[in-house]
Amino acid sequence: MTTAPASRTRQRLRVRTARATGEDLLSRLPHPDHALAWVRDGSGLVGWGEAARFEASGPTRFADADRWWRDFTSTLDVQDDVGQPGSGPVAFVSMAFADEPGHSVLVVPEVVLGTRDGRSWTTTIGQPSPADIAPVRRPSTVRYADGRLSVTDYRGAVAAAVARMRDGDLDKVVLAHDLLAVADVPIDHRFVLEGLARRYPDCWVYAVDGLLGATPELLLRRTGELVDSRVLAGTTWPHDGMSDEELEAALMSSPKNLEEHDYAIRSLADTLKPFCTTMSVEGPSVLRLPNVSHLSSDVIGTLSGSPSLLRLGEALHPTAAVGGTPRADAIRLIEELEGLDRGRYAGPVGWIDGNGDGELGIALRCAQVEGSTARLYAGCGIVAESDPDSEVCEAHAKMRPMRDALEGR
Ligand SMILES: C=C(O[C@H]1C=CC=C(C(=O)O)[C@@H]1O)C(=O)O
Repeated sequence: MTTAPASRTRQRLRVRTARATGEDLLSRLPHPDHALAWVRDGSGLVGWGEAARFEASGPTRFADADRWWRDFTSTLDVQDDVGQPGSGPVAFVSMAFADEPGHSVLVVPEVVLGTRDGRSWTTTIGQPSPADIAPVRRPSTVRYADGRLSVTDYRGAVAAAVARMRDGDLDKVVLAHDLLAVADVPIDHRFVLEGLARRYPDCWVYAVDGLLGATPELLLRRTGELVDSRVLAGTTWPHDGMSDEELEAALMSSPKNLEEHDYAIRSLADTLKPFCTTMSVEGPSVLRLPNVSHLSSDVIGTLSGSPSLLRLGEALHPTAAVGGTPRADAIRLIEELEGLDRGRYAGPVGWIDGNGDGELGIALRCAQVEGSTARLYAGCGIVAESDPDSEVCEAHAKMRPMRDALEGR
């Protein structure tokens, strides 16, 4: 089902992009909530205000969003003095993981600030009023409670999935659970985003419609005819007094983790290949983050036609980094064993511009924030050799970025 776009989307809007002086993007967000962001190591986009919005759900959500964005951008009066990916009209995108339930959203801000390759710009869409920057607020306390799937039930779900895989029902499934965090004051999105950006410069820090996070995984970036992706699957985390080097050597030689990674790479590369004239895969190598290390591969391709990023995202989602193998069987098992509404966790998140270019990450290491409450999500790839206790520890390690950011650590 698709909901109607906001009434202002039918009006002819002025879009003006001009060069600007480079400044720290996240520190320019004026409001504590409704932040829009896609920033990695100081580069990217932030936005605020809402010039237009589109919501969709169901199996046609990507196609509906793509159509709406084409229609919307075709009506605009655009003057773009920068002419880079991300200048001109931009929508921040966050798609639901599942066909049902869940809603997907595209938000077109009134103001966008961008920085790329050392160049910065400002885009206005419509006629935004000037906004003063409100002081950033930090919570004094954050308390935690079980989410819809407690840690104990998560462990049970993983054990049940392992049994199914040992019976040969499927090869891999990614199971997640949630955790509720409650702060003593309404959560300031900027406080969380700044904490994530400071500690995770190798990740894409994002915010769309209250979904905040720092993902290390890029589903797909489209820049003209070039596409690239960073596929992650197979994880280790600091434990047992082992050094980072020992842990990473063990990860690179672990048949269980290499198998998990192989399913994820194959799901991405096999689906992307028909859209490309050339495609190469490099990896795996180890991506080291402060909380976990992942097996990581890069896929680079040249498109044969001009499919938009959203239509490519539709084909690729969900990869076996968040779904499983075979995909349809894994989705059914996720519904059966998780019993969790993932919302937009593990769905594509990022931005698109008026040329169909943009970046879509996978919404990992995130929380859905509403007022003083945040629902954190983390999941793990499960194969027949998985150990439920280890997967519980891994999910815990994956929640650390959001916990630390909420608590200001
Ligand atoms: C599903 C998540 O991570 C995925 C991405 C990287 C490594 C993963 C793993 O090793 O299980 C997961 O496939 C998550 O962080 O919630």
